[in-house]
Amino acid sequence: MTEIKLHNTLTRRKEVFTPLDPENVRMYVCGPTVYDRAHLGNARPVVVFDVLYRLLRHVYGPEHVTYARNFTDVDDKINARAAESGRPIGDITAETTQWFLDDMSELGALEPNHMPRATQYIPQMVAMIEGLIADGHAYAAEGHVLFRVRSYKEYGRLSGRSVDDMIAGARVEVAPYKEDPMDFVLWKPSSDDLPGWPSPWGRGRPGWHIECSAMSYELLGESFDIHGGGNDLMFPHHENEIAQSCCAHPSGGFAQVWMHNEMLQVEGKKMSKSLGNFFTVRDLLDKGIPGEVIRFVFLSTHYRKPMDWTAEKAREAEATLRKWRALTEGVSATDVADPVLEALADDVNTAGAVAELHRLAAAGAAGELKASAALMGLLGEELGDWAKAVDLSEFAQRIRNLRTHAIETKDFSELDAAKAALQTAGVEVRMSKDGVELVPGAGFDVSKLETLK
Ligand SMILES: Nc1ncnc2c1ncn2[C@@H]1O[C@H](COP(=O)(O)OP(=O)(O)OP(=O)(O)O)[C@@H](O)[C@H]1O
Ligand SMILES: [Zn+2]
Repeated sequence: MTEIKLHNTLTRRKEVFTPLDPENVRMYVCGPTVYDRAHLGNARPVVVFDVLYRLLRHVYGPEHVTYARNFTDVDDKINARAAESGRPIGDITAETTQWFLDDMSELGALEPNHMPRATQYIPQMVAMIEGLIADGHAYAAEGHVLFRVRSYKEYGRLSGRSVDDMIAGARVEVAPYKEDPMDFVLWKPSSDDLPGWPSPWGRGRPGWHIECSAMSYELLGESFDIHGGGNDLMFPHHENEIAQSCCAHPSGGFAQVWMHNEMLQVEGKKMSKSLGNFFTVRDLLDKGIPGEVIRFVFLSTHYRKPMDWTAEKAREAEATLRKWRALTEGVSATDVADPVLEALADDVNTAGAVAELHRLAAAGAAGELKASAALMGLLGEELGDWAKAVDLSEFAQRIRNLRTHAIETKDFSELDAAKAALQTAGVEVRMSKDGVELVPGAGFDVSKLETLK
């Protein structure tokens, strides 16, 4: 069996991956808060962990891997969006969730086995919070419940910081009902105009961190293999998840391996909604950049390195994919090439794997190229429509020239023949006094067009 090595944030080392149960390898990744279109940065963890999911399925068998990624559909940012837009919260979260699924599917990401919505796990969160209070790890005060950070000795291990350093560095909220400024919210009261659920502490709503602890426990158990997300979530979100889960289930080990992707940046800064320096995945797709090209650009950089999106990278990716698609057209996939598998098994080194794909293409090993690319979610049928669409500008120019010539000579035969040939290839020719427009129709056939060149 292929040996997989993964960089574990907890130990800061690359380690041989040994699943707790090879019959059921389990991974949890923090998903989006649903109130807006996903920006390109949000897509990076989706693509990165999609490749890891595919690798695990390849090595352990598709039915032996369980992948859960949540939707945070209760959050103050969502409430604020509803208030400013005058729309019901449920409409906003349902619409945004569907946008996310559509956009990520265009990037060739497989759907995780479980996609829990936080609002569907409120009773489980309440139960977990009750357990934490009973064991002295949390306390209720003024309708809030807070986690007592000093009650968990290992707090700070993931990010490698002491509690005192964290207090100094973080913008922790000081509140009269907190025993210690580091303590974080598990539950908070809701006024009548905000979403709320009944609880032993009154009508309220959960804090963000408890969601992932409760949902991963319900779906994957008290110990599972991999927990992932962007490195912006390491503190406080993941640190808090660990504290809650390990205190609620002391016999479990929670996540064995913690993996964090680096940020997609814009001029050296994290792309983020709060900085306003973002563009959405949908913006790029609408500009005609195929999802497969976006995916390829992501995979060309290792997940633990920061990266920028540039138009030049997109152009190169598109040219490469067009070449590889032509090379593998109609070819049956053989086995995944060993060097590609080895690169992916080496801490998901997608950049190394892409270099190996280039080598396979150069050697004309089309069957291996197709199989190896498929392991990375590339060159599949489902993403391929864009590559069949061809650039018709050359033909449009030819028609324009022929028309000028025909008007001068009063001989329309060449123009008519060229139009007829395009129509046979399924291209509609629209001519007006302003110009010429070529539109591929339902019967569009690229191979017929090739013969016209
Ligand atoms: N620029 C980025 N590069 C890579 N991953 C990112 C980036 N920004 C957010 N993420 C990741 O996207 C996922 C969804 O995060 P979340 O919904 O909290 O983002 P967000 O609140 O919309 O982001 P932000 O406000 O930071 O722009 C998380 O795993 C997070 O780490
Ligand atoms: Zn989370």
